[in-house]
Amino acid sequence: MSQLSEQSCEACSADAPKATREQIEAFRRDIPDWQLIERDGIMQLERVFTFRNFKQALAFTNQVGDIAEEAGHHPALLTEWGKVTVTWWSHAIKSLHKNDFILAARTDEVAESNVRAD
Ligand SMILES: C[C@H](O)[C@H](O)[C@H]1CNC2=NC(N)=NC(=O)C2=N1
Repeated sequence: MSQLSEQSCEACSADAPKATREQIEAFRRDIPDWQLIERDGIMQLERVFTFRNFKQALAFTNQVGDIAEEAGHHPALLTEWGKVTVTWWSHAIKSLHKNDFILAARTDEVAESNVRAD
């Protein structure tokens, strides 16, 4: 289990600190399968998870929804046949916050407990 996933999320407000370039590089070592992307000028973390069918993809989507609700921090989720794209960023700061890395690590743990196609 990665240490990052065990850390607590902070309430994310407009004045919350954006992750620095150094922090991003350090946090990413715990979540090597996530892509660092920029969309509409906003840095985001994204990973595609593959499954054997739509039902399993939907079940995973709901599990990720549960950890998001628990933490009060929410991803974009695109559920397709055999595939879920999970994208984390912090809306309040239009950037990446430590919370996004914590939730990405927890998403990996949820994925590990599922039967996946990859
Ligand atoms: C009030 C509530 O905690 C905030 O609106 C939270 C909800 N979930 C959130 N999720 C994400 N990803 N970014 C946010 O800024 C955010 N804000």
